[in-house]
Amino acid sequence: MSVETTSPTTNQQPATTIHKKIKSICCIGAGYVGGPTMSVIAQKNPDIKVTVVDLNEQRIADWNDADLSKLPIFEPGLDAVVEEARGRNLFFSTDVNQAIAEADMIFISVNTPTKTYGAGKGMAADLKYVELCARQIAEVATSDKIVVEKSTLPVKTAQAIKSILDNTGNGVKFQILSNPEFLAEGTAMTDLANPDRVLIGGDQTPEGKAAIQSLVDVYGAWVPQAQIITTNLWSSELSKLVANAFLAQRVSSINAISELCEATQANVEEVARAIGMDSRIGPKFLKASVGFGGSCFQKDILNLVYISKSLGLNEVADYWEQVIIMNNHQRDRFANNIVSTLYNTVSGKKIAFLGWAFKKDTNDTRESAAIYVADRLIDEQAQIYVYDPKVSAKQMQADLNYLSTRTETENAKYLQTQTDPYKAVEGAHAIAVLTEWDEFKSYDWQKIYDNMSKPAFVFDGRNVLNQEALEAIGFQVQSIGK
Ligand SMILES: NC(=O)C1=CN([C@@H]2O[C@H](COP(=O)(O)OP(=O)(O)OC[C@H]3O[C@@H](n4cnc5c(N)ncnc54)[C@H](O)[C@@H]3O)[C@@H](O)[C@H]2O)C=CC1
Ligand SMILES: O=C(O)[C@H]1O[C@H](OP(=O)(O)OP(=O)(O)OC[C@H]2O[C@@H](n3ccc(=O)[nH]c3=O)[C@H](O)[C@@H]2O)[C@H](O)[C@@H](O)[C@@H]1O
Repeated sequence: MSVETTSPTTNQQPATTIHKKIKSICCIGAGYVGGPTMSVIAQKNPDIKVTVVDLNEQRIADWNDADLSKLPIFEPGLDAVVEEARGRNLFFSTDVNQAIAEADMIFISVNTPTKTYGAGKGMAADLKYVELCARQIAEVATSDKIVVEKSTLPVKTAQAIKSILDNTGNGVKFQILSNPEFLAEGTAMTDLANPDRVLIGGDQTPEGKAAIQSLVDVYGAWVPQAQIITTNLWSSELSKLVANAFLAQRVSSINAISELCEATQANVEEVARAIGMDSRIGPKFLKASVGFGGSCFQKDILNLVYISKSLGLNEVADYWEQVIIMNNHQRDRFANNIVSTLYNTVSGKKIAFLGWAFKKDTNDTRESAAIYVADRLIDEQAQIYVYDPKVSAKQMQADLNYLSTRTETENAKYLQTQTDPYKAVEGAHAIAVLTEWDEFKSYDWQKIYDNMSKPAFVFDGRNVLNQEALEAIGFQVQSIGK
């Protein structure tokens, strides 16, 4: 492994820092983060060999599929980057041990879901997959490694990883870095190409700073130095949870105001515009909706709440927990409004869902509001017909079954999937928009109206449709916060 001396960066690394030039990277976890992130690192660093590994054989086979439309993740622009780098310096493999052995830098990008058992059940992050990675690295490594936490982790996790790695007794030296990922799904490729910032935390020792600098160089291939922030490990780990908590808090804040708007004839879009033009508040992330979904907002806030409670910081915990409470309320409120508007019964009625993904331009459905709204309406014996341009029928059933509210057979009876949106809405008593897919705006709404039961209701959970135009056709439209 070569050792080079580089000049200082804007991150105030001492000029004498001696750090490794990275030649081989391994990323454990070929999911929504590992796949796109490593594809971009490989694209921008053709001289670094990047191997993404996963235990899931099907996932790896899909990443290697010659047909790029079969990649396991749908992200606009991902196929082009994979096509450019795959086979050149980007590889997908199930041989975790070999990739670990070869690499001088190892990213851990495995899932960190909310615990479903034991202490912290329903709140704390389940770190078993991360720990397994650390143990595997400890077992396999025969040369010094920089281990990078890419997964979102509770503050202080690096201490546990360090303890596992430092107790192997085989003399291999490890440096642990925290490099949380801030990409959002649906825009992952542009977020990765032009990140607001890259955050790297590490030990503030000479060895720690050298490891930080090695990773700064990897990102430095395309990210301006001023946007690469370096901190200590704990600030970096905590910043990731805090960033998600602040973002989710904005959505819950505007959603709380949407209910107030509905009660007062104010319009939440006008309010969002009015407050967003205050440069201290800013215009982004103020879109009222049926509630936030996605794999991370809820999980990361629950984790923050759990950490705060564990430290005896009950007021801090309660403050952040309210963001989740508000989000659950927004979803329930949307479903309950459908029931009450449809004359207090949806039993046997056909409700068409436009959208199932948790946001547009992704096939990810984790924690999507659609799942919870469907579950609530099925409790009332509604027949749900879903159209989503990117989500499979199998995935929708799996999402509903995951809630364990009723048997799989019963769920299948109440939830149907349609691959043609016009079929999904045919004969429906109501349409509910659950995802803001652009194509919904350009449908032939007159044709849809003509084929629905009357009165024809539309519940726009994303405020994407032209309410006035729909009302002119004859629809009875309810939007969020209007
Ligand atoms: N999805 C997102 O947009 C973002 C996620 N994150 C964080 O990144 C982490 C990963 O998230 P996703 O990529 O969405 O998860 P994911 O579930 O899509 O991917 C994780 C992958 O890790 C694999 N895996 C688990 N244990 C393994 C092991 N021991 N060896 C090899 N492979 C293993 C799984 O098979 C799975 O394919 C989480 O901590 C998440 O909070 C951070 C920013 C954005
Ligand atoms: O850690 C993570 O997983 C990621 O979580 C979010 O990204 P993501 O969940 O992919 O998507 P967002 O754009 O943040 O949307 C989250 C949810 O909030 C909803 N939302 C967002 C913005 C808004 O104004 N209103 C609103 O309802 C979206 O529809 C979606 O359901 C963060 O934006 C990323 O920075 C972070 O890396």
